[in-house]
Amino acid sequence: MITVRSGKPWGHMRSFRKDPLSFLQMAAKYDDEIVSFRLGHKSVKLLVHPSLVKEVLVSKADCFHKSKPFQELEPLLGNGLLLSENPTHQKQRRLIQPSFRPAHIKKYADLMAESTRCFLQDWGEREERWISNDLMELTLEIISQTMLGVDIENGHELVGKPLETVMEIATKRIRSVVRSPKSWGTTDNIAFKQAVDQLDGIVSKIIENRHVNKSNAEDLLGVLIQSQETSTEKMEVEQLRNEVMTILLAGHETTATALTWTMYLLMTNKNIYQKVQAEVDRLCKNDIPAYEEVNHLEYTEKVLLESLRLYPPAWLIGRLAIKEVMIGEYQFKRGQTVMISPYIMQRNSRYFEEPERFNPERFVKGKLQKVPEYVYFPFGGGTRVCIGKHFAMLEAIIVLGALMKNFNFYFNKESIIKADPLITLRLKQGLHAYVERRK
Ligand code: HEM
Repeated sequence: MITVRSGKPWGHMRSFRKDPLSFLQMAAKYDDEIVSFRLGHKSVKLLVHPSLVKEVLVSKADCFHKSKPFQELEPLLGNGLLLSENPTHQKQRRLIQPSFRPAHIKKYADLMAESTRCFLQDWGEREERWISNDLMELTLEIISQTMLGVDIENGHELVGKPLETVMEIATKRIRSVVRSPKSWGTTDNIAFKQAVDQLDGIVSKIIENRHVNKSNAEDLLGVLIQSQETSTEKMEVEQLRNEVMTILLAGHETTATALTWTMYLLMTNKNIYQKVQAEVDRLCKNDIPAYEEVNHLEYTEKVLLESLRLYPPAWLIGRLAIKEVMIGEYQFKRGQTVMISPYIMQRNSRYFEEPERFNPERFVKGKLQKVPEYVYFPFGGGTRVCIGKHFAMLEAIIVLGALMKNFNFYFNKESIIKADPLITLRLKQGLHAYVERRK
């Protein structure tokens, strides 16, 4: 383990706030196991060895909680699946998991395809589009249809925008040395509260409507409500709200971001773009890939996996030691903050030849060759592994396949593309492209 010293009272906070990706990449070069540094008064350990990552995420996961910064989202997500700790987490995960089993997800494929078909119908013959925004809208529609059985009219305005406000303000707070109490009437605090209230209103309406009209009882909302009605340990109303909010946020934002990066990578790598389009043209009978066709779109899957390597939306996973624990040969005290970054690990030249190059051929049958476990983990790992992993991959293949089958995309070379590591790894000004309907 090496300690990187700054000599400043605020430690490395300034460099971290200014450009966290470059800062972490620089830090990771000091050592191949653990790099220790200070952010404000807090000591942070960045893990850069896969076996240590595995210990924290898997074998010693019960010695850790989610780290504090994530709790900035607490007013929005409460103790929903993403933020809760045991015993609530275990109980809720058991309840929600069946809705995500691969066999169960099959039936969502038709809904995903139908939402995508309707969405793309409105696109013109030739126009410039704000692709990142489009993908947010589409993935929001898909998650609301599949998991909650609703079509949120004007979803981007009503849900997408307030979610964006919450994420931006939460990121600002995470990066500040001094945070004002949430009760203070600052502009950000007011905007944050208004956004959460707006989202609360929508989620309450979705739940109320379902209580009145008991259709679609088999989707996730149905499962949650049913458990509320029949379980001996009744789920609180608040818990139901938190789970719905969590699924709404976690279930669309990351997938939209992954798809946006993939479109950027494809438009700037024409050979790879053409191979994806050729595969989709050859294997998909209709305009939108059908469930049975998805498994055959091997090259399209490789492209998505490689895009998740270079631009993992969940670029930073944080943990807090809740008791003293040995990680490798190192003793972590209770209260130690630990950072694990898929972005840093997945670009490590120790494991990848030409790590910065977009090369989907690194993957064979959905797996990386000759790379140890926990070097590549865009969906996390252990008991907190992404519950929507299979759902997200299915959705991403269907949406990407549909985009490629129906349109040609041209990158506007004037666009400035820069990664923006908010809570998820976005593109700083989104992604714009010229889009032309294929004949
Ligand atoms: C490309 C898309 C996605 C990526 C890259 C992604 C990534 C992740 C990662 C890395 C975690 C673990 C975070 C941690 O350990 O602190 C996670 C957790 C989670 N994800 Fe995803 N995710 C994606 C899509 C989805 C989708 C589509 C859903 C829901 C439909 C979803 C729901 C969740 C939930 C509820 C958790 C918390 C699980 C728990 O703690 O038990 N995610 N995701």
